[in-house]
Parts: sequence; structure tokens; C-alpha cells
Amino acid sequence: MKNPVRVAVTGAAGQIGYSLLFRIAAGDMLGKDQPVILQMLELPMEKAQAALKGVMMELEDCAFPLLAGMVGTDDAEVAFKDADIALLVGARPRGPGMERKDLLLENAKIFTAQGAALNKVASRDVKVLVVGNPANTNAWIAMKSAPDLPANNFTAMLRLDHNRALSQLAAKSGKPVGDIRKLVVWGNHSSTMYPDYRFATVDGASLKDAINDAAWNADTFIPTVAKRGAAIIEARGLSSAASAANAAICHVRDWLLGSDGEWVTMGVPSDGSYGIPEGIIYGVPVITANGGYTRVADLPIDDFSRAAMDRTLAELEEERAGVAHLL
Ligand SMILES: NC(=O)c1ccc[n+]([C@@H]2O[C@H](COP(=O)([O-])OP(=O)(O)OC[C@H]3O[C@@H](n4cnc5c(N)ncnc54)[C@H](O)[C@@H]3O)[C@@H](O)[C@H]2O)c1
Ligand SMILES: O=C(O)C[C@H](O)C(=O)O
Repeated sequence: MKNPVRVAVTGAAGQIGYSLLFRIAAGDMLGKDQPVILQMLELPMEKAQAALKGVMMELEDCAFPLLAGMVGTDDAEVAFKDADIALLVGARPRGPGMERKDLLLENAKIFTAQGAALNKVASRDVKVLVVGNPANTNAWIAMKSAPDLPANNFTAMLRLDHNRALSQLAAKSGKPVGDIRKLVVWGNHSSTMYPDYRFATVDGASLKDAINDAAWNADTFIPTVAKRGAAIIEARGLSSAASAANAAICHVRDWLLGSDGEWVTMGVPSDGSYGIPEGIIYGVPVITANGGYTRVADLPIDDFSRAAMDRTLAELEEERAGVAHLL
């Protein structure tokens, strides 16, 4: 039996937590031979702590063979103690009519404090995925608040956008969703993101050529993916949860276990390539292996793409300026 991996999850009693924790404990994220210890954080409020207790009772009732231990707490330093993986989910979600950046100031404080707590007590190689919105800027805040940890280990979730784009492309082209390769979602997890299938292939053939519809790309595909979160909120009255949890599982699974040479989208601190200033957490295509990721480099950027990539960058820079005083 392998040694257990410590997985910290914040916002554990929330909607995403309720979809996420059971799949982690079932081995969907780290493999069916990898025991896990779940270290769950919730707000220090009676209702949140009671709900967390209920979630832990249900986890117990599943008798997951891979669940080697559980901690439920309202103290970030307890939740992050020696954590190998930290899924930062806990934050206020947006409601109808709000943009994700409307949550900026309210949620930013959480990520300053949690970055500092990770810095103090987590494993020195902790891999951090920020899900709570606005995810890119929150990841940047956490990274800046944890100067002793490797900056490249702070990532934001764009995998939900990536998966949404895959499904839209499969529906349009009639190709099986699992056969689409080399998709990218550039930039911010916000309505400015740029889903880009110029390089996408199915069985080695260009998907862009197969679709051959520039108007659909600009007028339907990009806005549908970019506004999907809002469409879910409109339909459900609540923001996406099971699909968000699934995307978090995909993101961490690929990061830790490798993507077998396939491209996946991760929000990672920029290395300055593609004209994105260093340090900004920006969605880019990466290939993952051995617990690390490598950017797909030197992709050609045409004028349409440059404009789209600059638009989402400008929003990230604006968000960063809006929280600079907290750091
Ligand atoms: N990046 C993405 O693709 C993506 C997708 C879906 C949702 N989200 C975001 O994820 C976040 C969580 O969504 P949800 O639907 O689970 O919300 P939710 O309100 O159901 O749950 C959030 C939970 O976090 C807890 N919480 C709040 N502040 C906390 C803190 N400082 N420490 C620990 N726990 C805290 C709350 O008590 C609550 O139980 C939201 O910000 C949402 O917008 C991101
Ligand atoms: O859109 C939201 O506010 C929730 C989440 O980020 C999503 O994309 O579904």
C-alpha cells in the first residue's frame, strides 16, 4: 500500500465540496491505489461546522477503502498542515447578474490568509489549485502570500472552460468528445476567456478545417463557452458544482499523474511567453508529466487571437491592480 497523500479542501461543506470529496475518496483524482487523508476547512460558524460534520459522517458511511483519515476544522493551519495538495474552493459564489470579478474584494482576503497559512504549514511541494472565484486573481494572491513555496505550484482552474469547449466542439462537428486533442483556453476564467481550437485535431486531422465556420467561432462558440457559467446560474439558480468538481478532479489528476502527452489547459504563472507579463496567472496549454507541467511553446498567434488574448490579459491586470493594496 502507498503512503497516504494529504489533500486539503476548503469550503468542504459547500456545493462543490459535496461533489468533490466523495470522488477524491473514491480514487478518481489520484488513482485507485492511492490512499488519501482529507483535511477539510470550513468557516468558524455553527452552521458551516455542523454541515461539515454531516459531510464527514457521509464520507464515513461510504466506507471508502482509500480514505485513510479525515480532519474537519475551522483553522487553516490545521487544514493545511503537511498538505500535499490544496484545493482552494471555499469562497462566495456569484449570483445572477454578477460578474466573477464582482467577488474580487470580498474573496481576496480569504486567499491572502490562506496563502500565508500554506506558506507556514503545508508540504514544501504542495500543489495548489484555486477554484474559488475570481480564480486566476485569487491564485495570484495566494501565490504572492506564500513566498517560501514554489510559485509554479499555484494554479487556477480553467479546466471547466476547457471541458465546456470540448463538448461544444463535439456537438458542432459530430466528432466524439474524447477524440478531440490540442484545445486551448487562454487567459482568465471569466467572460473574457478565449477558447481557441485553431490547433485542435481529431484523428490527426484539423478540427478547424472540419468545422470551417469563422462566424460560428466568433458569434456562437466563444460566447457560449465564455458565458456558460452564467447560463448555469440562470438555469439552476446556483453556480455549477458537479461539473466544477469534475474539472478540479481532471486538473489535479493530470497534474499529478500526467496527461500522456495531451494538451490540457491550466491557469499558471506566466513565464513571459505569448506576450503575457511574468507572474500573471493565465490559462495556457500545458503537457503534464512527473508532477510537473510544461507549456506548449511557440504556437502561432494571429491577429484575432492576439486581440482576444490581450483583452483577457487587460482584465487580469485590472483585477491585479484592484487587490494590490492587500499584499
Ligand atoms: N473556477 C471555476 O471554474 C469555478 C467553477 C464553479 C464555481 N467556482 C467558484 O467556487 C467557489 C465555491 O463555489 P460553491 O458553489 O461550492 O459555493 P458554496 O457557497 O456552495 O460553498 C462555498 C463554501 O465555502 C465556505 N467558505 C467560505 N469562505 C471560506 C473560508 N474563508 N474558508 C473556508 N471555507 C469557506 C462556505 O462556508 C461554503 O460552505 C465560488 O467562488 C464559485 O464561484 C469556480
Ligand atoms: O460562473 C460562475 O460564477 C461559476 C463558475 O466559475 C462557472 O464557470 O460555472
